[in-house]
Amino acid sequence: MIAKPLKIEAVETILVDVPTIRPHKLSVATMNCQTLVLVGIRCSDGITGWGEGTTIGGLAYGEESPESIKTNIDTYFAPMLAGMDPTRPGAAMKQLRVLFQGNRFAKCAIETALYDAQARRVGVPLSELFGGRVRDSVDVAWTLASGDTRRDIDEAEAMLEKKRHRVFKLKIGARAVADDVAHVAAIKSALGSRAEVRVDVNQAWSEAEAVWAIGRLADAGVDLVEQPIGTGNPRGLKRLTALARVPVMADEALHGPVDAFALASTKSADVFAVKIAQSGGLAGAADVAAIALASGIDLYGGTMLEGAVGTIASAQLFSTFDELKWGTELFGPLLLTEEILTEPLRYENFSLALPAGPGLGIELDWERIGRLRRDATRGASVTVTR
Ligand SMILES: O=C(O)C[C@H]1C=CC(=O)O1
Ligand SMILES: [Mn+2]
Repeated sequence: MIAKPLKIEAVETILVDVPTIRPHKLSVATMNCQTLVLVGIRCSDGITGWGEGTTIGGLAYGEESPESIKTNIDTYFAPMLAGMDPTRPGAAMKQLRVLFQGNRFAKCAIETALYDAQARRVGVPLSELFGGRVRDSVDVAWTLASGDTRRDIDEAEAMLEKKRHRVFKLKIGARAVADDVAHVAAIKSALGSRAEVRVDVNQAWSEAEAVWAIGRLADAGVDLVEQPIGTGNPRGLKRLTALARVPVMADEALHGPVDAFALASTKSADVFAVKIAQSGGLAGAADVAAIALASGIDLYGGTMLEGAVGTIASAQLFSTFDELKWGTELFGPLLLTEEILTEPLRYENFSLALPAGPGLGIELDWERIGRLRRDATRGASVTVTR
């Protein structure tokens, strides 16, 4: 008997609004809530794969918003995908890239769902479709971003005590440069050698401000400076990388393999923050990592503060990287007040454990998602597939 070819039957998108445990202050926005865009792809063999497209502060961080991710998937991606072969994620993604410009976060959500479904189908963890794991857990940094020095120190002490995090990324760039430097120096001095302190400026400084501040941050014992200046000044990033006594990490400057090649070939960063959403998906992020490792650039596993789905998808891929010198910041679910999995992700001993089950290795809690989904009070416009 000839096996019946499989088809994609439906694509579903759900906006899920989850409050944060405290205001999360970045130079571009203060988050009190995170909106997860969950994307399910139901296939004709009864398997549904899940992905996530999540950004920060609505339209404040990048050129996609939760609403644009949902609308563009519903309007353009879903009709194109219907009827396609779900066992060939690469072919489906190639078609999406040919027909639709940009929308890296939306494409990442679709690709994750396709790989989750395919990995479940063949009965292996998603990481096995990307070469297999070289580690069963990834180190996880925490971001201190309350906006208050004393509160940040207390938060870091609590994390150290619980053995949850020992690497802290400080969000700066919203205040005067000298005030930010004083804030960072005070936190590093309080934590001493018990913790690593890094900063993320989210593009806020001019090149001249960065030259001044990075010197002082180096004196204060900071280990890493992330995206100090805007993406409109790529030569400035290269100059800062050559000048600085602290490694410089590219984040917003890195939108997939083409940017990775440009940054690597000009040695414009010491470290890449690899993000599956910014890379347009898992395969793009794997290419970014390969370019970095071939160029002597270190890797850091970045986040867009995704919930559990995007976080574990990222961890599945990062677990396959040959080297992951700077660890990850896959703490997104811990910043949220509500759990959306039947079994929470396992954070212990300063790291996140990779699940052993097939696909992403998680199960969504539909009772909780039912309460949090944005359309819950207005009547569902889409059908949930479990
Ligand atoms: O890195 C960013 O710019 C985004 C994100 C990652 C951690 C965090 O607190 O914000
Ligand atoms: Mn960043």
